[in-house]
Amino acid sequence: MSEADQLKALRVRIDSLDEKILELISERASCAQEVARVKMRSLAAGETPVFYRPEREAWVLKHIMELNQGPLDNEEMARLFREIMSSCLALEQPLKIAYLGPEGTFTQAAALKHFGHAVISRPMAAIDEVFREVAAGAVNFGVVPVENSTEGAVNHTLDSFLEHDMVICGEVELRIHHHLLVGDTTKTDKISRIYSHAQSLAQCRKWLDANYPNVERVAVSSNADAARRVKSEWNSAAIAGDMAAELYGLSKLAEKIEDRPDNSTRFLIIGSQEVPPTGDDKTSIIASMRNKPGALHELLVPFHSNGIDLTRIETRPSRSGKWTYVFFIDFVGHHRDPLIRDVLDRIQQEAVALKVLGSYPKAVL
Ligand SMILES: O=C(O)C(=O)C[C@]1(C(=O)O)C=C[C@@H](O)C=C1
Repeated sequence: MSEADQLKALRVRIDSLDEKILELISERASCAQEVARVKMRSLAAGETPVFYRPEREAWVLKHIMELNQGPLDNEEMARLFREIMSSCLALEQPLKIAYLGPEGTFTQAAALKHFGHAVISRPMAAIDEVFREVAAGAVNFGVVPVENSTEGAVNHTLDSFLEHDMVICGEVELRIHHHLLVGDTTKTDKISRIYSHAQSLAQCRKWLDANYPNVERVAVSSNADAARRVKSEWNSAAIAGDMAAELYGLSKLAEKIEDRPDNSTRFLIIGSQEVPPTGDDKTSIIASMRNKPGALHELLVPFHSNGIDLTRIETRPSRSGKWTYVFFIDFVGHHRDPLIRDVLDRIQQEAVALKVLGSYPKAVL
């Protein structure tokens, strides 16, 4: 068979497969609509329906990854199903998501990775504004960065949890690749200023020291803001990611310039919805202890004696007294698990205050 004939035959097969996929996706979408009707019908008086079910979504994605036999890899396949589910949910209820903006930030990329593209996403100017927008009920969920593998905690986010009553409903992890971006009019041999967010400048410190040691580094409110500035300045460059490069039509003078190749940021999904256990969950708590020797030890012992895996511990000034601290702790398990309930009860007896911020499925994608 000639190459043209082979291609023709393969494309006929692809067309027929696409028709089947179309039919199946439409059938799935109709099922989701029916799910919405069932949820509406079974409401008690005064109850609002819960359309978004993170625990179910985590299960669906994991199930797909378990079944997948290639040639597409698990992540790619789950990403496709992520988008199908996002569109199905939008038929039930289009979710409104606030994120740390402006458009083109890594937080927006994290929001889309977690919820898919069929959501209404609203950029906010500051982390605290994301919290306030969620608290006011103007959006269903918010997305905020909480820690970076190179630079550590995002303190604005931790401090916002002390001020707002918020439930953590999920987490997303994003590999962060930074590029040195320039515009069409940039004179690349005359760059005298590099804009980026302070965290991104820090994540590329060694690369900048080696390649642009004498160029001024200017910290701005976000990488997207950095990219926007560069558009109109012939002597400056920005450090930002792919989304910002695309949004502002910038090109990459150097790619993947982060000092650590595994540079990742973890984001949290905040809202008001409690998420039931999936069997593979994490819990986040804030505990404040009496200001006495051994307080941290007392806080950690119940975890150790019950073999509970701590994934993170962070300390912040408590704001209620000088030299008093609160501990942000993440661990494996759900606060409804009997073992975890036991640990929390023991901590409660020793702590001045204990707040469970939420239990949520471990990031799948
Ligand atoms: O199972 C549900 O509760 C659904 O609403 C269906 C569905 C899906 O498309 O699979 C859609 C949205 C939810 O977040 C979870 C799953």
